Amino acid sequence: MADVTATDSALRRFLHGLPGVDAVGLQARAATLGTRSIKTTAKAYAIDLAISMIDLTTLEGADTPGKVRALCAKGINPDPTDRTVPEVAAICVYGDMVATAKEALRGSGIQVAAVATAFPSGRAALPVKLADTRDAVAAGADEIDMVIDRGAFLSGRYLEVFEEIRQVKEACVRQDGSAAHLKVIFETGELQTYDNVRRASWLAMLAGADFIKTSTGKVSVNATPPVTLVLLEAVRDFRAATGVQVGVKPAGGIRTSKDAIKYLVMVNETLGEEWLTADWFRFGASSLLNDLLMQRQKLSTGRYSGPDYVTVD
Ligand SMILES: O=C[C@H](O)COP(=O)(O)O
Repeated sequence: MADVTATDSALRRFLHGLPGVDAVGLQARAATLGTRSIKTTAKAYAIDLAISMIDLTTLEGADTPGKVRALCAKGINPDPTDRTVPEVAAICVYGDMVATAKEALRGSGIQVAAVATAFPSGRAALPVKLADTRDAVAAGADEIDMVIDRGAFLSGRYLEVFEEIRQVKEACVRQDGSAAHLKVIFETGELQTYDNVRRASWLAMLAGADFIKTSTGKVSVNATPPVTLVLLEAVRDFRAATGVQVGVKPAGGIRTSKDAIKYLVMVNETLGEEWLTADWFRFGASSLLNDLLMQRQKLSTGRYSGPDYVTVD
């Protein structure tokens, strides 16, 4: 693929030359995939897979080290009565909680993800965003979840957004040369059109995103199946064009096992098994784990447990 990022106008030409999204067709496809019936063994498999793909998240101003430690314990051992439940993929926190989470997760395979770049608004000068990223990486973050500047994107200042992502990616590099994985959040609820979501996906991937992510969970419209389908199709087409595989993370408002399984069906049908692992697909969610645990219990015992079975967040 020619270097479409050489100038502002080349990048704009490329992004506006992407095929337009047929909104009606997209919504119909997402709805059809959502009606697939997944039962018994397949459901048990899907529930455990979904648990293993969760970025278990706490992003509150009132977060404390104690709350983060409790969340880490839950991520390592989601159901203390059943050691067969898998651990989650990551614990997602604000940058100042990274060291606490890192310490609490020592010995587990769980990653620490830190939101950065003036999350959730993304409104800060670039040097501040880079410092935010470097701080989280220095504290031990394995993954950085950055938000793009939606103001710049919606104004058509694509090269500025590209450059911001590229520099944040550089800031993810550790002293030993290894790098934290970069997830780029679009805040799709603010991007107005599916065409914009497709353009943002390509822009982020061209700039080096390891993952593309729908939402911060902090605005009224978060992940939806159609928007996630746009991201899934974008990573499929990007790999076909470049050979580079990028992961996808819907986030915000995903609370039920039923919804999580719908997303897994979409991944399977759009991208196939290669993306059906925590390396390439994540759920950003604060309370989904509780529902998955309840459904898991129901499948194995035939009944729901009492209200004290899951911890209430
Ligand atoms: O990235 C994750 C979101 O912030 C969590 O959103 P949620 O509380 O709606 O699950």
